[in-house]
Amino acid sequence: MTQASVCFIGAGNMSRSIISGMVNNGYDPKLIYASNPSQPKLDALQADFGINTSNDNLAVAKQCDVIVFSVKPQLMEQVCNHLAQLDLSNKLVVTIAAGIPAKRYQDYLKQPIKLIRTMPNTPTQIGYGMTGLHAQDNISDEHKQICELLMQSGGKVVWVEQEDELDQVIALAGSSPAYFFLFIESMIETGIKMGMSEQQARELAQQAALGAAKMVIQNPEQSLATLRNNVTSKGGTTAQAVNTFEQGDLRGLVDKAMHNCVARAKEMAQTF
Ligand SMILES: NC(=O)C1=CN([C@@H]2O[C@H](COP(=O)(O)OP(=O)(O)OC[C@H]3O[C@@H](n4cnc5c(N)ncnc54)[C@H](OP(=O)(O)O)[C@@H]3O)[C@@H](O)[C@H]2O)C=CC1
Ligand SMILES: O=C(O)[C@@H]1CCC=N1
Repeated sequence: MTQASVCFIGAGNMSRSIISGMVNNGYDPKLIYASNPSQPKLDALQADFGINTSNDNLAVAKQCDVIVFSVKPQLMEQVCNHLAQLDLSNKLVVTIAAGIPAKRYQDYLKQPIKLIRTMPNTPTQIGYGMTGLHAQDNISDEHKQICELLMQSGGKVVWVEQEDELDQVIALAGSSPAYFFLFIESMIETGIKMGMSEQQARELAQQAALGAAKMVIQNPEQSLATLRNNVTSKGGTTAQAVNTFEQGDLRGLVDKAMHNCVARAKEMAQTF
């Protein structure tokens, strides 16, 4: 499939993650543009990936087939309003912002648009991303394929039928790298308190996390409970640790955290 020209409006963490995935996967950097008000992130993107950069959202959006909105949700209205003067009828609009519903973009851009909402995550940067996608009814298969190509460069993609399922994607994949980072961070802190060097504690915890994630992926026929039980010798050390988590209601806490994550996405949908 021919590669489309793509501009990223906002050159922060997530744009960098997606651009990195695209370029590492063979996307022509000459077809990628990023626009940002401040210069350092643009310079780094240009140096690292050889893409085009600009401080002018309007100029890059005018030039490209695909516009990816990648600013914080609270800035979306202002950024879209500025681009409303462009004729977007032949362009695909993609957004990665949490919360903001598809219909709001049409209001902000003041014209009918072809929009795909996506919810990626930062591991996209290293090819292990997970992105949820939702297309409005007016999106062609070609546009779906174009968007899929962008997001697949950084990992896996899943299409959801209903737009509000993207909120669940946020709780399970968009935000969840932070949950795992917090867990590993806590383990490292305790490892240090127990007398390990930070480097040693990190190496032990990160390798255990990687091994555990790979075991989950490579054993789809085994339940998580089985994998857990295989580590947990009766009367042994793991049982003590796992019981501590269960008594502290880790599951309840995870449930509460994920529901709060979804609730915030819904609140953002009302706010921005
Ligand atoms: N981080 C994540 O894990 C994920 C984030 N998202 C979504 O991605 C979006 C971006 O998040 P993230 O990358 O983390 O945020 P960042 O703050 O890292 O990036 C946002 C970028 O937008 C730039 N910006 C500010 N004003 C403008 C403007 N007027 N025109 C163009 N660019 C502008 C900022 O520039 P400057 O710093 O110079 O002000 C910054 O570089 C959000 O909507 C978020 O919901 C989705 C999935 C995962
Ligand atoms: O925290 C946020 O709002 C964004 C969306 C998912 C990950 N980061």
